[in-house]
Amino acid sequence: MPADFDGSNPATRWARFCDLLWYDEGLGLWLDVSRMALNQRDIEGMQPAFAKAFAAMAALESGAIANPDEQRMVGHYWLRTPELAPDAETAGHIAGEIDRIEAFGHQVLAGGLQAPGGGTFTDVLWIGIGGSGLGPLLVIEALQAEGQGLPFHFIDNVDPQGISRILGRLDDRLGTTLVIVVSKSGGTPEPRIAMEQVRARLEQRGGRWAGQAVAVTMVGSRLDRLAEAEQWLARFDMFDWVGGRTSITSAVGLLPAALTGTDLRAFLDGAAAMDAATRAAALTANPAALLAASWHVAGHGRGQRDMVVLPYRDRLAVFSRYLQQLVMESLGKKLSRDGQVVNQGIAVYGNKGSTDQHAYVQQLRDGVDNFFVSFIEALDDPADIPALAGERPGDVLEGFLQGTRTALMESGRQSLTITLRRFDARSLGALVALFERAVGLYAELVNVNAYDQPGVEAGKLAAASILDLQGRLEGLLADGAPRTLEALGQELQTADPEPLFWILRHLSANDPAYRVSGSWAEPASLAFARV
Ligand SMILES: O=P(O)(O)OC[C@H]1O[C@H](O)[C@H](O)[C@@H](O)[C@@H]1O
Repeated sequence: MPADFDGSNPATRWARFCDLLWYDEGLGLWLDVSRMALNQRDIEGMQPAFAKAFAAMAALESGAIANPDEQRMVGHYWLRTPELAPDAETAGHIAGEIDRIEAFGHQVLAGGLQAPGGGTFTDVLWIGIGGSGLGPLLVIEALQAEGQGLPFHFIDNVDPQGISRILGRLDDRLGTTLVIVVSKSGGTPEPRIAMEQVRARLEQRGGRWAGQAVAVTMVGSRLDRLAEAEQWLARFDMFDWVGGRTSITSAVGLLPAALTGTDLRAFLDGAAAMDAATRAAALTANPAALLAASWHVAGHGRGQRDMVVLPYRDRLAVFSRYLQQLVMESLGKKLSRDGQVVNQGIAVYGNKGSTDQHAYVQQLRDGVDNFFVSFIEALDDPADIPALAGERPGDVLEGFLQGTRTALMESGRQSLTITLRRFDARSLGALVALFERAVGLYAELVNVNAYDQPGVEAGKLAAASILDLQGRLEGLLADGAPRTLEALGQELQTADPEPLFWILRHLSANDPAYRVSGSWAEPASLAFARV
C-alpha cells in the first residue's frame, strides 16, 4: 500500500516510489506517478468507477457504438491488432491497407514509382489539418532518420503566407513532389483550399497533378470521389470508425513512416503491446489507468490542473501539440453523456526540457499551482556525442530532469514521469497508445463522449456565415458608392456592424481599389467605396 503523497520525507517518498512504479520489460517503459497526489484512499475510492471504465473500454474494442452522437464505432485499437476488428472483412481490409502503404513507400523510395515528368520523387508535400496534420508531423519529427527517405513539407493551414513560403521553398522541385492530401471527411475547407493553390502552382511549373497526387480519406468522400475521377496516383482509406486525433496508426501516420524508410511495423507493434498492457482490469497494474487516476485527482475531476508536457528529447517537442489535440478535443466537452452541463477538459501545453527550464518553469516552481508536469525521457544516448571535459550531454540532461522534478516537489507541485528504455518507432507507438487509452478511461470517469467534437462545428459555421456576408458586402460595394458601416449594415440587414469592420479592414489592406475615409480609430466615422 503506497504511503500518502508527501515530499518532505525521503524514506516515505522512496517507499511510495517503489510501490507505485509501473514497469514492463517488453515495452521497456517505466511510469512513475509517485509525485502525483494519488493516495491509497483515492485508489480504493475509484475502484468502482474504473471497473465501469474498463468494461466500457472492452465494449468499445469489441465494436460498440462508443460515439453515439455520430453513431460510430471507435476502432483505432483495431488498426494495430486487426484481428480485434468486429468482422473478418474489416480485419482483412486493415491488414491489406498496411501492406499497400508499405509497398507504396518501397516503390516510391526505390524509384519504381516515378514523377510524371520522369525521375524519382524528391519531396513530399503533406496537406492536412488537425489530426490529419499533427500525427504525421509527430512521426516525421520523432522518427525520420537524417537523410533517410524523402524530405517532408507540411501545409496545415490556409494562411496564405504559410502556403506561399512552402511553395516558394519547393518551387522548381514541384514537378517531382509527391503531394498527399489528407482529410478524413474530405470536405474540410482549409486543406481543400490549400490543395487548389498547390495544384495551380504545380501545374504552372509543368507538373502533372494526377500523377503526383495521393488522397487519404474516407471511401466515398468528396476528396475520394475527386481522386477517383481524376485517377490520382494512389488512394488510401481513412476508416469511418477512426477519429482524426486517433488516426496516427492508420495511413495518416503510416504513410509518412513508409516514405521515410521508418519501421512502421515496429510502430504498430509498440502500440499493440501497450494496448495489451492497458487492458489490465486493475488500476495499479494498468499504466493508462494510473495516468487517468492521477489526472483526475490532480484536477479534482474537473480539469483544475493543466497538463504540462515536458519531453527531454528534442524529437518529441511536437508531442505536446499532438497531445493537445488528443486530450483537449476528446475531453473538452460542455455536456456529459447524460446531457448535463459539465464543461470538462484538461488544458495541455509544453515544449521540451531542459529548454523550458530557461523559460516558463520559473512559474511552475514559484507561481500559480494550477498544473502537473508530465516528464518524458528516453535513456538511450547516441554514441557519437561523447563526454568532453568530463561533461556528457546525456548525463547533464538527466540531471536537469531530476533537478526540475525535485525542485517542483519541494514547492509541493505535482509531476509524473514516463521513462523509455529506448527512443524508437516501437516506443513512440507505445507512448501514443498509452495516452489514447488514458484519455478514453478519463472520459469514462468524467462521463463525457471522448470521440465527438461538437464545439468545433460552431466556429466552422460562424466562419461560413462571415464568408457569405463578405460575398454580399462585395456585391453591394461594386456600384462604387461610398457607405458607412451603419449604412452597409442596414442594406445588408445585419444588426451587427462589427463583422463588416473586420471584413473591410482586411479587404482594404489587400485591394487598393477599396477607398477608405474617416479614422480607423473611430470605426463609426469610416466610409468605404470600391472604385
Ligand atoms: O481530416 P479532416 O476531416 O479534414 O478533419 C481535420 C480535423 O478537423 C476537424 O475540424 C476536427 O475537429 C478534427 O478532429 C480533425 O482532425
